[in-house]
Amino acid sequence: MDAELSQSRVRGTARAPPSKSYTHRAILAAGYSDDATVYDPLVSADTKATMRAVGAFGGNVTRDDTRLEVDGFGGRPGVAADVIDCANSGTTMRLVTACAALADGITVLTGDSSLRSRPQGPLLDAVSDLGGRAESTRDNGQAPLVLKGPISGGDVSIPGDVSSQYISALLMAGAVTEKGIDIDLETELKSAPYVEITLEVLRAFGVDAEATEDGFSVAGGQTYDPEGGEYHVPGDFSSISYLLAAGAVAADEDHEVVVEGAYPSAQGDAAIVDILERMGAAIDWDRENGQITVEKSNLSGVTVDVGDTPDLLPTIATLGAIADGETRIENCEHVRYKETDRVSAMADELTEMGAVVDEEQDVLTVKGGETSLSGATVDGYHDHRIVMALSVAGLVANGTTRIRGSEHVDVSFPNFFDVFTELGADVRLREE
Ligand SMILES: O=C(O)C1=C[C@@H](OP(=O)(O)O)[C@@H](O)[C@H](O)C1
Ligand SMILES: C=C(OP(=O)(O)O)C(=O)O
Repeated sequence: MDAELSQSRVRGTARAPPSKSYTHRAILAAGYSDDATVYDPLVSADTKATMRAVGAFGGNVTRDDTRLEVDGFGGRPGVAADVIDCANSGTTMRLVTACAALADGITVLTGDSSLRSRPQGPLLDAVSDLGGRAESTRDNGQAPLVLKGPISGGDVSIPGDVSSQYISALLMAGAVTEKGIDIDLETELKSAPYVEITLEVLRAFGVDAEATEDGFSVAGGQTYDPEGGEYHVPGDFSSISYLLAAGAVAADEDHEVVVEGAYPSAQGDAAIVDILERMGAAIDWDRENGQITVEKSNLSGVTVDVGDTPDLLPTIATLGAIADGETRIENCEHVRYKETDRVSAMADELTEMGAVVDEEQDVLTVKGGETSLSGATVDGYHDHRIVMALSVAGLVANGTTRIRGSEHVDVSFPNFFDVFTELGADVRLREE
Protein backbone atom coordinates (compact mmCIF):
# COMPACT_ATOMS: atom_id res chain seq x y z
CA MET A 1 0.00 0.00 0.00
CA ASP A 2 1.13 3.57 -0.69
CA ALA A 3 0.43 6.52 1.61
CA GLU A 4 -0.07 9.84 -0.09
CA LEU A 5 0.33 12.92 2.08
CA SER A 6 -0.28 16.56 1.26
CA GLN A 7 0.94 19.59 3.16
CA SER A 8 -1.27 19.85 6.25
CA ARG A 9 -1.63 21.35 9.70
CA VAL A 10 -2.17 19.20 12.79
CA ARG A 11 -3.69 19.79 16.21
CA GLY A 12 -5.32 17.92 19.07
CA THR A 13 -4.66 15.06 21.44
CA ALA A 14 -3.33 11.59 20.70
CA ARG A 15 -2.65 8.67 22.98
CA ALA A 16 0.80 7.08 22.93
CA PRO A 17 0.68 3.50 21.64
CA PRO A 18 1.95 0.90 24.12
CA SER A 19 5.67 0.21 24.09
CA LYS A 20 6.86 -2.49 21.71
CA SER A 21 10.02 -3.17 23.74
CA TYR A 22 8.17 -3.56 27.05
CA THR A 23 5.44 -5.67 25.43
CA HIS A 24 7.94 -8.17 23.94
CA ARG A 25 9.66 -8.58 27.29
CA ALA A 26 6.42 -8.81 29.24
CA ILE A 27 5.06 -11.54 26.95
CA LEU A 28 8.25 -13.60 27.18
CA ALA A 29 8.63 -12.97 30.93
CA ALA A 30 5.02 -14.15 31.34
CA GLY A 31 6.01 -17.16 29.22
CA TYR A 32 8.86 -17.89 31.63
CA SER A 33 6.34 -17.67 34.53
CA ASP A 34 3.53 -20.11 35.38
CA ASP A 35 0.92 -17.56 34.37
CA ALA A 36 0.56 -13.79 34.23
CA THR A 37 -1.66 -11.08 32.77
CA VAL A 38 -0.15 -8.35 30.61
CA TYR A 39 -2.30 -5.19 30.56
CA ASP A 40 -2.24 -2.56 27.79
CA PRO A 41 -0.01 -4.61 25.48
CA LEU A 42 1.00 -3.47 22.02
CA VAL A 43 -0.67 -5.89 19.64
CA SER A 44 1.33 -5.53 16.42
CA ALA A 45 3.02 -7.73 13.84
CA ASP A 46 6.23 -7.89 15.92
CA THR A 47 4.66 -8.61 19.29
CA LYS A 48 2.44 -11.28 17.71
CA ALA A 49 5.66 -13.04 16.69
CA THR A 50 6.72 -13.17 20.35
CA MET A 51 3.25 -14.46 21.32
CA ARG A 52 3.61 -17.24 18.72
CA ALA A 53 7.02 -18.18 20.13
CA VAL A 54 5.64 -18.47 23.68
CA GLY A 55 2.94 -20.73 22.24
CA ALA A 56 5.53 -22.82 20.40
CA PHE A 57 7.47 -23.40 23.63
CA GLY A 58 4.35 -24.77 25.33
CA GLY A 59 2.72 -21.62 26.69
CA ASN A 60 -0.61 -20.19 25.66
CA VAL A 61 -1.49 -16.56 25.00
CA THR A 62 -5.09 -15.37 24.78
CA ARG A 63 -6.11 -11.81 24.08
CA ASP A 64 -9.01 -9.51 24.76
CA ASP A 65 -9.32 -5.76 24.23
CA THR A 66 -7.08 -4.64 27.06
CA ARG A 67 -4.92 -7.56 28.08
CA LEU A 68 -3.11 -10.79 27.33
CA GLU A 69 -3.62 -13.83 29.53
CA VAL A 70 -0.44 -15.88 29.37
CA ASP A 71 -0.17 -19.46 30.57
CA GLY A 72 3.56 -19.80 30.81
CA PHE A 73 5.92 -22.72 30.36
CA GLY A 74 7.26 -22.17 33.86
CA GLY A 75 10.93 -21.61 33.02
CA ARG A 76 11.17 -24.80 30.97
CA PRO A 77 10.46 -24.22 27.29
CA GLY A 78 9.31 -27.36 25.49
CA VAL A 79 10.58 -28.41 22.10
CA ALA A 80 8.65 -26.54 19.40
CA ALA A 81 6.59 -28.72 17.06
CA ASP A 82 7.50 -26.53 14.08
CA VAL A 83 9.89 -23.85 12.87
CA ILE A 84 9.31 -20.55 14.76
CA ASP A 85 8.70 -17.64 12.38
CA CYS A 86 9.91 -14.38 13.95
CA ALA A 87 8.63 -12.43 10.92
CA ASN A 88 10.24 -8.95 10.86
CA SER A 89 11.12 -8.77 14.56
CA GLY A 90 14.75 -8.61 15.68
CA THR A 91 13.71 -8.46 19.32
CA THR A 92 11.71 -11.68 18.97
CA MET A 93 14.54 -13.52 17.23
CA ARG A 94 17.18 -12.51 19.80
CA LEU A 95 15.02 -13.09 22.91
CA VAL A 96 13.78 -16.42 21.53
CA THR A 97 17.26 -17.63 20.54
CA ALA A 98 18.39 -17.61 24.17
CA CYS A 99 15.10 -19.16 25.28
CA ALA A 100 15.49 -21.94 22.68
CA ALA A 101 18.91 -22.71 24.18
CA LEU A 102 17.08 -23.84 27.34
CA ALA A 103 14.99 -26.46 25.54
CA ASP A 104 16.05 -30.10 25.53
CA GLY A 105 15.85 -30.47 21.76
CA ILE A 106 16.20 -28.60 18.50
CA THR A 107 14.55 -25.28 17.64
CA VAL A 108 14.65 -23.70 14.18
CA LEU A 109 14.09 -19.94 13.89
CA THR A 110 13.42 -18.01 10.73
CA GLY A 111 11.97 -14.69 9.64
CA ASP A 112 11.30 -12.50 6.62
CA SER A 113 14.06 -11.50 4.21
CA SER A 114 14.94 -8.40 6.26
CA LEU A 115 15.31 -10.38 9.48
CA ARG A 116 17.27 -13.11 7.66
CA SER A 117 19.86 -10.48 6.76
CA ARG A 118 20.43 -9.12 10.27
CA PRO A 119 23.41 -10.14 12.46
CA GLN A 120 22.94 -13.00 14.94
CA GLY A 121 26.54 -14.31 15.06
CA PRO A 122 27.63 -12.90 18.45
CA LEU A 123 24.57 -14.40 20.18
CA LEU A 124 25.10 -17.77 18.46
CA ASP A 125 28.73 -17.73 19.65
CA ALA A 126 27.58 -16.93 23.19
CA VAL A 127 25.13 -19.86 23.21
CA SER A 128 27.89 -22.17 21.87
CA ASP A 129 30.30 -20.92 24.55
CA LEU A 130 27.65 -21.80 27.15
CA GLY A 131 27.59 -25.38 25.82
CA GLY A 132 24.55 -25.24 23.52
CA ARG A 133 24.42 -25.87 19.81
CA ALA A 134 23.83 -22.67 17.83
CA GLU A 135 24.18 -22.52 14.07
CA SER A 136 23.28 -20.37 11.13
CA THR A 137 22.05 -22.68 8.35
CA ARG A 138 23.95 -20.62 5.76
CA ASP A 139 26.96 -20.29 8.05
CA ASN A 140 26.84 -16.50 7.68
CA GLY A 141 25.71 -15.54 11.18
CA GLN A 142 22.18 -14.91 9.91
CA ALA A 143 18.87 -16.76 10.21
CA PRO A 144 17.59 -19.40 9.66
CA LEU A 145 19.07 -20.48 13.00
CA VAL A 146 19.28 -23.90 14.61
CA LEU A 147 19.52 -24.08 18.40
CA LYS A 148 19.85 -27.01 20.73
CA GLY A 149 19.99 -27.00 24.50
CA PRO A 150 19.72 -27.22 27.33
CA ILE A 151 22.41 -24.83 28.55
CA SER A 152 22.99 -24.58 32.28
CA GLY A 153 24.56 -21.10 32.42
CA GLY A 154 28.12 -19.87 32.95
CA ASP A 155 30.37 -17.01 31.81
CA VAL A 156 30.32 -15.47 28.33
CA SER A 157 31.90 -12.53 26.61
CA ILE A 158 30.12 -10.73 23.79
CA PRO A 159 30.48 -7.48 21.83
CA GLY A 160 28.11 -4.70 22.90
CA ASP A 161 28.24 -2.64 19.72
CA VAL A 162 26.12 -4.79 17.38
CA SER A 163 22.87 -5.28 19.32
CA SER A 164 21.93 -4.84 22.96
CA GLN A 165 19.23 -7.45 22.36
CA TYR A 166 21.85 -10.21 22.78
CA ILE A 167 22.41 -9.04 26.36
CA SER A 168 18.68 -8.75 27.07
CA ALA A 169 18.15 -12.27 25.71
CA LEU A 170 20.91 -13.83 27.84
CA LEU A 171 19.68 -12.07 30.99
CA MET A 172 16.09 -13.22 30.50
CA ALA A 173 17.09 -16.84 29.84
CA GLY A 174 19.93 -16.84 32.38
CA ALA A 175 17.54 -16.34 35.29
CA VAL A 176 16.08 -19.82 34.83
CA THR A 177 19.37 -21.65 34.15
CA GLU A 178 21.00 -23.65 36.90
CA LYS A 179 24.12 -21.48 37.30
CA GLY A 180 23.02 -18.09 36.01
CA ILE A 181 24.95 -16.12 33.37
CA ASP A 182 27.78 -13.57 33.77
CA ILE A 183 28.18 -11.42 30.68
CA ASP A 184 31.48 -9.73 29.95
CA LEU A 185 31.17 -6.91 27.38
CA GLU A 186 34.01 -6.92 24.85
CA THR A 187 33.21 -3.42 23.58
CA GLU A 188 31.28 -0.36 24.60
CA LEU A 189 27.51 -1.07 24.83
CA LYS A 190 25.31 0.62 22.23
CA SER A 191 21.54 0.97 22.76
CA ALA A 192 22.21 0.63 26.50
CA PRO A 193 18.79 1.92 27.69
CA TYR A 194 17.19 -1.21 26.18
CA VAL A 195 19.10 -3.35 28.67
CA GLU A 196 17.77 -1.04 31.40
CA ILE A 197 14.26 -1.76 30.08
CA THR A 198 15.03 -5.48 30.42
CA LEU A 199 16.25 -5.02 34.00
CA GLU A 200 13.10 -3.01 34.79
CA VAL A 201 10.81 -5.75 33.44
CA LEU A 202 12.81 -8.48 35.18
CA ARG A 203 12.42 -6.60 38.49
CA ALA A 204 8.68 -6.33 37.93
CA PHE A 205 8.58 -10.11 37.44
CA GLY A 206 10.56 -10.65 40.68
CA VAL A 207 13.85 -11.52 38.94
CA ASP A 208 17.19 -10.01 40.05
CA ALA A 209 19.81 -9.06 37.47
CA GLU A 210 22.39 -6.32 37.61
CA ALA A 211 25.06 -4.31 35.88
CA THR A 212 28.60 -5.34 36.91
CA GLU A 213 31.99 -3.72 36.37
CA ASP A 214 32.49 -5.69 33.13
CA GLY A 215 28.92 -6.13 31.91
CA PHE A 216 25.85 -7.75 33.42
CA SER A 217 25.01 -10.68 35.63
CA VAL A 218 21.94 -12.72 36.46
CA ALA A 219 21.74 -15.48 39.08
CA GLY A 220 20.22 -18.82 38.06
CA GLY A 221 17.39 -20.73 39.71
CA GLN A 222 15.04 -17.75 39.77
CA THR A 223 11.29 -17.72 39.21
CA TYR A 224 9.32 -15.27 37.09
CA ASP A 225 6.33 -14.15 39.15
CA PRO A 226 5.01 -10.57 38.81
CA GLU A 227 3.42 -8.88 41.81
CA GLY A 228 -0.31 -9.56 41.79
CA GLY A 229 0.20 -11.78 38.73
CA GLU A 230 0.05 -8.78 36.41
CA TYR A 231 2.17 -6.35 34.44
CA HIS A 232 1.21 -3.00 32.84
CA VAL A 233 2.92 -1.80 29.65
CA PRO A 234 3.86 1.91 29.42
CA GLY A 235 3.59 4.15 26.32
CA ASP A 236 6.17 3.96 23.52
CA PHE A 237 8.55 6.90 23.10
CA SER A 238 9.80 5.81 19.68
CA SER A 239 6.19 6.01 18.44
CA ILE A 240 5.62 9.23 20.38
CA SER A 241 8.58 10.77 18.51
CA TYR A 242 6.58 10.93 15.22
CA LEU A 243 3.63 12.64 16.91
CA LEU A 244 5.84 15.21 18.65
CA ALA A 245 7.82 15.83 15.47
CA ALA A 246 4.54 16.34 13.59
CA GLY A 247 3.43 18.92 16.18
CA ALA A 248 6.76 20.76 16.15
CA VAL A 249 6.81 21.13 12.34
CA ALA A 250 3.12 21.35 11.46
CA ALA A 251 0.88 22.30 14.41
CA ASP A 252 -1.81 24.82 13.56
CA GLU A 253 -1.11 28.36 14.65
CA ASP A 254 -2.39 28.93 18.20
CA HIS A 255 -2.95 25.21 18.65
CA GLU A 256 -0.88 22.37 20.04
CA VAL A 257 -0.38 18.67 19.69
CA VAL A 258 -0.76 16.85 23.00
CA VAL A 259 0.44 13.28 23.57
CA GLU A 260 -1.03 11.40 26.53
CA GLY A 261 0.26 8.26 28.21
CA ALA A 262 3.86 9.53 28.14
CA TYR A 263 5.15 8.58 31.58
CA PRO A 264 8.84 8.37 32.54
CA SER A 265 10.40 4.89 32.23
CA ALA A 266 13.77 3.45 31.25
CA GLN A 267 13.18 4.29 27.57
CA GLY A 268 16.14 6.13 26.07
CA ASP A 269 13.90 7.42 23.29
CA ALA A 270 12.31 9.85 25.77
CA ALA A 271 15.37 11.89 24.70
CA ILE A 272 13.20 13.11 21.78
CA VAL A 273 11.71 15.68 24.19
CA ASP A 274 15.14 17.10 24.99
CA ILE A 275 16.25 16.96 21.33
CA LEU A 276 13.19 18.91 20.19
CA GLU A 277 13.76 21.43 22.96
CA ARG A 278 17.39 21.86 21.87
CA MET A 279 16.18 22.41 18.31
CA GLY A 280 14.04 25.28 19.62
CA ALA A 281 10.64 23.62 19.93
CA ALA A 282 8.10 24.96 22.41
CA ILE A 283 7.58 21.67 24.22
CA ASP A 284 6.54 20.79 27.74
CA TRP A 285 6.49 17.38 29.46
CA ASP A 286 4.21 17.04 32.46
CA ARG A 287 5.80 13.87 33.75
CA GLU A 288 3.39 13.33 36.60
CA ASN A 289 0.36 13.33 34.32
CA GLY A 290 2.14 11.70 31.40
CA GLN A 291 1.34 14.53 29.03
CA ILE A 292 3.58 16.20 26.44
CA THR A 293 2.51 19.39 24.69
CA VAL A 294 4.24 20.79 21.62
CA GLU A 295 3.62 23.79 19.38
CA LYS A 296 4.80 24.59 15.89
CA SER A 297 8.23 26.13 16.25
CA ASN A 298 11.09 27.39 14.11
CA LEU A 299 13.63 24.64 14.50
CA SER A 300 17.40 24.91 14.18
CA GLY A 301 19.87 22.13 13.48
CA VAL A 302 21.67 20.39 16.36
CA THR A 303 24.22 17.64 16.91
CA VAL A 304 22.77 14.44 18.38
CA ASP A 305 24.55 11.26 19.48
CA VAL A 306 22.21 8.31 18.83
CA GLY A 307 24.41 5.66 20.46
CA ASP A 308 21.69 5.08 23.08
CA THR A 309 18.70 5.89 20.87
CA PRO A 310 19.08 4.27 17.41
CA ASP A 311 15.33 4.21 16.71
CA LEU A 312 15.18 8.02 16.83
CA LEU A 313 17.47 8.42 13.81
CA PRO A 314 14.72 8.53 11.15
CA THR A 315 12.71 11.07 13.19
CA ILE A 316 15.75 13.28 13.83
CA ALA A 317 16.81 13.09 10.17
CA THR A 318 13.38 14.37 9.09
CA LEU A 319 13.49 17.13 11.72
CA GLY A 320 16.97 18.05 10.45
CA ALA A 321 15.63 18.34 6.91
CA ILE A 322 13.03 20.87 8.09
CA ALA A 323 15.17 22.77 10.64
CA ASP A 324 17.36 25.72 9.66
CA GLY A 325 21.05 24.94 9.36
CA GLU A 326 22.78 21.62 9.85
CA THR A 327 21.77 18.60 11.93
CA ARG A 328 24.55 16.12 12.65
CA ILE A 329 23.53 12.64 13.81
CA GLU A 330 26.58 10.94 15.28
CA ASN A 331 27.42 7.44 16.52
CA CYS A 332 24.91 5.84 14.18
CA GLU A 333 26.67 2.83 12.63
CA HIS A 334 24.46 0.37 14.56
CA VAL A 335 21.40 1.98 12.98
CA ARG A 336 22.49 0.26 9.75
CA TYR A 337 21.64 -3.19 11.26
CA LYS A 338 17.88 -2.63 11.58
CA GLU A 339 14.93 -3.64 9.38
CA THR A 340 16.89 -1.83 6.68
CA ASP A 341 20.06 0.28 6.69
CA ARG A 342 18.24 3.30 8.08
CA VAL A 343 21.19 5.69 7.73
CA SER A 344 21.34 5.12 4.01
CA ALA A 345 17.54 4.87 3.59
CA MET A 346 16.93 8.27 5.21
CA ALA A 347 19.87 9.81 3.33
CA ASP A 348 18.47 8.64 -0.03
CA GLU A 349 14.83 9.50 0.53
CA LEU A 350 15.39 12.93 2.13
CA THR A 351 17.73 13.74 -0.77
CA GLU A 352 14.91 12.74 -3.13
CA MET A 353 12.69 15.27 -1.31
CA GLY A 354 15.26 18.07 -1.66
CA ALA A 355 17.32 18.00 1.53
CA VAL A 356 21.12 18.20 1.35
CA VAL A 357 22.48 15.10 3.01
CA ASP A 358 25.94 13.76 3.68
CA GLU A 359 26.32 10.12 4.72
CA GLU A 360 29.39 8.74 6.45
CA GLN A 361 29.64 5.30 8.05
CA ASP A 362 28.95 6.61 11.56
CA VAL A 363 27.52 10.11 10.92
CA LEU A 364 24.53 11.44 8.99
CA THR A 365 24.44 15.18 8.29
CA VAL A 366 21.23 16.79 7.05
CA LYS A 367 20.82 20.37 5.88
CA GLY A 368 17.38 21.74 5.30
CA GLY A 369 14.99 24.55 5.94
CA GLU A 370 11.27 24.91 6.33
CA THR A 371 10.59 25.41 2.62
CA SER A 372 13.27 23.12 1.25
CA LEU A 373 11.31 19.87 0.94
CA SER A 374 9.25 18.94 -2.11
CA GLY A 375 6.83 16.07 -2.43
CA ALA A 376 8.19 13.01 -4.22
CA THR A 377 7.57 9.30 -4.50
CA VAL A 378 9.76 7.77 -1.81
CA ASP A 379 10.49 4.23 -0.67
CA GLY A 380 9.53 3.05 2.82
CA TYR A 381 12.06 0.18 2.55
CA HIS A 382 9.50 -2.23 4.17
CA ASP A 383 10.49 -0.44 7.40
CA HIS A 384 7.90 1.03 9.79
CA ARG A 385 10.18 3.77 11.09
CA ILE A 386 11.21 4.98 7.62
CA VAL A 387 7.52 5.14 6.63
CA MET A 388 6.52 7.11 9.75
CA ALA A 389 9.48 9.51 9.59
CA LEU A 390 8.83 10.26 5.90
CA SER A 391 5.15 10.84 6.76
CA VAL A 392 6.23 13.68 9.05
CA ALA A 393 8.26 15.14 6.15
CA GLY A 394 5.13 14.82 3.98
CA LEU A 395 3.28 17.25 6.29
CA VAL A 396 5.54 20.14 5.27
CA ALA A 397 6.78 19.23 1.79
CA ASN A 398 5.42 21.19 -1.15
CA GLY A 399 3.11 19.03 -3.23
CA THR A 400 2.29 15.37 -2.69
CA THR A 401 4.54 12.85 -0.96
CA ARG A 402 3.87 9.24 -1.89
CA ILE A 403 5.41 6.65 0.46
CA ARG A 404 5.66 3.09 -0.78
CA GLY A 405 5.04 0.15 1.57
CA SER A 406 3.11 2.16 4.13
CA GLU A 407 1.41 -0.98 5.52
CA HIS A 408 4.64 -1.78 7.41
CA VAL A 409 3.57 0.58 10.22
CA ASP A 410 1.80 -2.55 11.53
CA VAL A 411 5.15 -3.61 13.04
CA SER A 412 5.04 -1.06 15.89
CA PHE A 413 2.16 1.44 15.42
CA PRO A 414 -0.66 -0.32 13.53
CA ASN A 415 -3.11 2.62 13.67
CA PHE A 416 -0.49 5.27 12.85
CA PHE A 417 -2.32 6.65 9.80
CA ASP A 418 -5.64 6.80 11.69
CA VAL A 419 -3.97 8.79 14.48
CA PHE A 420 -2.22 11.05 11.96
CA THR A 421 -5.51 11.64 10.12
CA GLU A 422 -7.36 12.40 13.37
CA LEU A 423 -4.71 15.03 14.16
CA GLY A 424 -5.48 16.65 10.81
CA ALA A 425 -2.93 15.16 8.42
CA ASP A 426 -4.16 14.87 4.85
CA VAL A 427 -3.45 11.18 4.18
CA ARG A 428 -4.80 8.89 1.47
CA LEU A 429 -3.96 5.20 1.53
CA ARG A 430 -3.86 3.59 -1.90
CA GLU A 431 -3.39 0.03 -3.05
CA GLU A 432 -0.34 -0.02 -5.34
O1 LIG B 1 15.60 -4.49 22.85
C1 LIG B 1 14.80 -3.80 22.22
O2 LIG B 1 13.59 -3.76 22.48
C2 LIG B 1 15.33 -2.98 21.11
C3 LIG B 1 16.68 -2.67 21.04
C4 LIG B 1 17.27 -1.82 20.00
O3 LIG B 1 18.01 -2.65 19.12
P1 LIG B 1 19.61 -2.89 19.24
O4 LIG B 1 19.91 -3.25 20.63
O5 LIG B 1 19.81 -4.03 18.28
O6 LIG B 1 20.27 -1.62 18.79
C5 LIG B 1 16.20 -1.09 19.20
O7 LIG B 1 16.77 -0.57 18.01
C6 LIG B 1 15.05 -2.00 18.84
O8 LIG B 1 14.07 -1.30 18.12
C7 LIG B 1 14.37 -2.51 20.09
C1 LIG C 1 14.82 -2.23 15.15
C2 LIG C 1 13.58 -2.37 15.59
O1 LIG C 1 13.04 -3.50 16.11
P1 LIG C 1 13.62 -4.99 16.07
O2 LIG C 1 15.08 -4.94 16.33
O3 LIG C 1 12.85 -5.71 17.13
O4 LIG C 1 13.29 -5.54 14.70
C3 LIG C 1 12.67 -1.19 15.63
O5 LIG C 1 11.54 -1.32 16.11
O6 LIG C 1 13.06 -0.10 15.17
